Amino acid sequence: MAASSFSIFQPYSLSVKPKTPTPPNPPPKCHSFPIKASTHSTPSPTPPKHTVSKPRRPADENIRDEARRNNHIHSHRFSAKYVPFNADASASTESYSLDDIVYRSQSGGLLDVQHDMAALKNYDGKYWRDLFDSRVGKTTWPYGSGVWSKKEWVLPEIDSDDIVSAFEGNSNLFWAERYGKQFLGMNDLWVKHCGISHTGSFKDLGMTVLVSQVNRLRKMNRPVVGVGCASTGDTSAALSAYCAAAGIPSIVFLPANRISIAQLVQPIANGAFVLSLDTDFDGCMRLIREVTSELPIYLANSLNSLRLEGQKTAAIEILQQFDWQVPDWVIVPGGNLGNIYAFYKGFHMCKELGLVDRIPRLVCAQAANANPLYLHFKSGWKDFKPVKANTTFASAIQIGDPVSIDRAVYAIKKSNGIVEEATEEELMDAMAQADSTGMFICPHTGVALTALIKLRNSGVIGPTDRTVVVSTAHGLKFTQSKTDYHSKNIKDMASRFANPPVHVEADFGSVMDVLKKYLLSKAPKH
Ligand SMILES: Cc1ncc(COP(=O)(O)O)c(C=O)c1O
Ligand SMILES: N[C@@H](CCOP(=O)(O)O)C(=O)O
Repeated sequence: MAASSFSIFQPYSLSVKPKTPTPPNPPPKCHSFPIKASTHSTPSPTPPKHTVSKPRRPADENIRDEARRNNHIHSHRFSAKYVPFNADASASTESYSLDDIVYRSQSGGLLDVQHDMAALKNYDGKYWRDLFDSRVGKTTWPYGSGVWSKKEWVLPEIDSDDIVSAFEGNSNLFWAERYGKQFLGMNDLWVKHCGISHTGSFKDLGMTVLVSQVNRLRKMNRPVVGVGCASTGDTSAALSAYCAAAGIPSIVFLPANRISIAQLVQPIANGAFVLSLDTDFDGCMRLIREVTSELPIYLANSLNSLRLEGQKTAAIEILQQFDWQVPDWVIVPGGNLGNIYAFYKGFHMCKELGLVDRIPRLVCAQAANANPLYLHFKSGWKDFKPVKANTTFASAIQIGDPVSIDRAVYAIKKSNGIVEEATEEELMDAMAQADSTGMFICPHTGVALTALIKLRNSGVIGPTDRTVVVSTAHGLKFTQSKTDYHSKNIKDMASRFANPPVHVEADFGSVMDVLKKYLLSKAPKH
């Protein structure tokens, strides 16, 4: 059906009228945790009580009911609004409520969620560290989520009752002991497993925020009939799962034959309306932007800056997992380039609010077959040119015209960062080597590991530098590429670390022969 003939919905117009921001709410009379209600001086709050157990909720009450019952103690002391990304604050008065449906500034630029930092600064770094630490691993709604445990920094004004969460986040920060020592001579190498998550990628972190806000907008009778995205497979999986949990229709635009079967089946299983389009991701992205400006479909891609508010919590979580010590490097695979900025923003907020005293250097890693940011970086940040993205095993980052290019450039510059690239052979070899040390990573993480290998070999990253590689999706979504690699089925690739199964006759003698040979090859050499 052509968009113009679509008439069953109410007229749908995007709000682009600048508004004066709502002033922050006054401090509350009572709190869910003990703090001094002063907006003028830094309070010295008593840390949240870790040891006092709360009474068990009544048997007929669930955790959402319990949060509702306690709602009166969760006052809205903090606020946030959309502002043009990287605008000169003294020159721009443009801003929007987060309840507006708006994705771009008046000039057509990106937006950013700006928090009332003055209100947040009323509490010192120790206060925030203690508060966030006190919520880890709990089931209290919604703080059991690694995203919503930082609610004041994410969507401060949303009612906990409107939140749609799968208790995402709190993902494993894995000490890559053997990989680091054996392949890189490093003893402080870590992998942040953001893909060990509800739908198997870091997208859950942003999607819980976006779908929660949509849930709120629908309760406010705002014109949002469904939520849509273009996707290389992970955004669509997260969107469809969170929408399904909330009973909200989801629509996903996928580039036909360019995503893994596991990723394709996720939105299908979750009941999304799936359009398979004969174009690449960039073509899908152009279409969803056009469609969402005509129809009451809310845009769920990271062009929508709400998503990045959730994704930034992975950075805060890394600091928290290191007891608020700052790593030297964080390496993030980049495609549409929202996530690298989200990491920067999370780290930067922690510094600005006094939780840490510096931020790590960021590395954005791209597939050489889809490397517009890398080329831009190598040109010394001369004119940015989108590229035609070629096929890559890192299919979720096969993106040539990233919507968040300006955000990524900002993040790299502000963090004294670096952009690296990985060829197909490099990323597949890195993935296979990492898997051989007990991981089971996705090809995008292979891209990030390749960047690390290159920076170690050139001496930019030192052997004792504390380094975090962000693993963005679960390896189980990409079993076909692993199977092809280990079967040595990939044209023009040596598959040096392939470990194919050995076919053996099913008799004792044959099995013994093969095993003896294997054990001899593995026996320690004296
Ligand atoms: C698994 C995976 N890794 C990395 C990325 C890159 O993230 P971003 O688009 O925010 O750069 C994506 C999506 O683009 C992804 O799905
Ligand atoms: N890898 C992404 C591409 C779209 O990125 P987004 O963060 O802008 O939604 C995907 O999985 O679709």
